[in-house]
Amino acid sequence: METTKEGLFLTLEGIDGCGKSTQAGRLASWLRERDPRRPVLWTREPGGWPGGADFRERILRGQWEHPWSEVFLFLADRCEHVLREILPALARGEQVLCERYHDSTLAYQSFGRGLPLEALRRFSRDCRFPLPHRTLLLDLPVEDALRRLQQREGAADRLEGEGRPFLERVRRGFLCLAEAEPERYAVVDARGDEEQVFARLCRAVEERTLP
Ligand SMILES: Nc1ncnc2c1ncn2[C@@H]1O[C@H](COP(=O)(O)OP(=O)(O)OP(=O)(O)O)[C@@H](O)[C@H]1O
Ligand SMILES: Cc1cn([C@H]2C[C@H](O)[C@@H](COP(=O)(O)O)O2)c(=O)[nH]c1=O
Repeated sequence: METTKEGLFLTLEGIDGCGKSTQAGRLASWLRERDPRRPVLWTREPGGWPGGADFRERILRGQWEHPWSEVFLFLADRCEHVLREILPALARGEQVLCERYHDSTLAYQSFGRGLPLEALRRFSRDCRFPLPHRTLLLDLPVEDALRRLQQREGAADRLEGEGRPFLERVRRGFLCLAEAEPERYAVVDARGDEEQVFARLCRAVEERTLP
């Protein structure tokens, strides 16, 4: 994967229930105010492209028995998302804030499901997915995340229903990826109230010189 020379590409990662969606809207507004000349594309995976909402439902609610089926669906979703949304926005010099991306595939499908990390990395290289400039990892103990998910309205999707040991592996996976790439990753403590977490996220963006 290569870093794009245009625009600013930020991703927000973490286990289910860590607070990504809650923080993403606030972060998008903050990015807009910080640099009003550069519009912000706030998007997410899976499904952040025209027609992607149905595809998202198929991925998250379908019954996929072969472990690679899930990978190929997430990758197909990313191919469309990158080509139709992310690359054009970056080429226009915009700021892209994406909830979940390549690192979710590594954390969930490799550390969570046990598929080989190198094969997943190779797909991303071969698909020429751009590398984020900064990946903000909202790190939360699984117990806290499960408590937050229980309080949230709406039925759990297939991956949210995987249970505690799965989410523990995914959390460890994210932390392991972050340790291997400290120049790209910022690990942000997601405990505490929304304001506290938001302040930490802003600091994590500001502590680096970004394009
Ligand atoms: N700092 C916080 N303290 C307490 N509750 C929070 C906090 N941040 C978010 N929540 C609540 O926790 C629940 C999960 O938050 P949110 O949907 O933002 O997480 P998420 O990471 O986007 O989850 P998912 O990946 O499953 O979509 C929501 O009900 C939200 O209101
Ligand atoms: C991109 C991507 C996502 N997932 C999983 C992670 C979550 O359980 C769901 C997405 O739901 P959210 O409410 O948007 O967090 O999909 C995955 O397993 N692999 C991926 O590449």
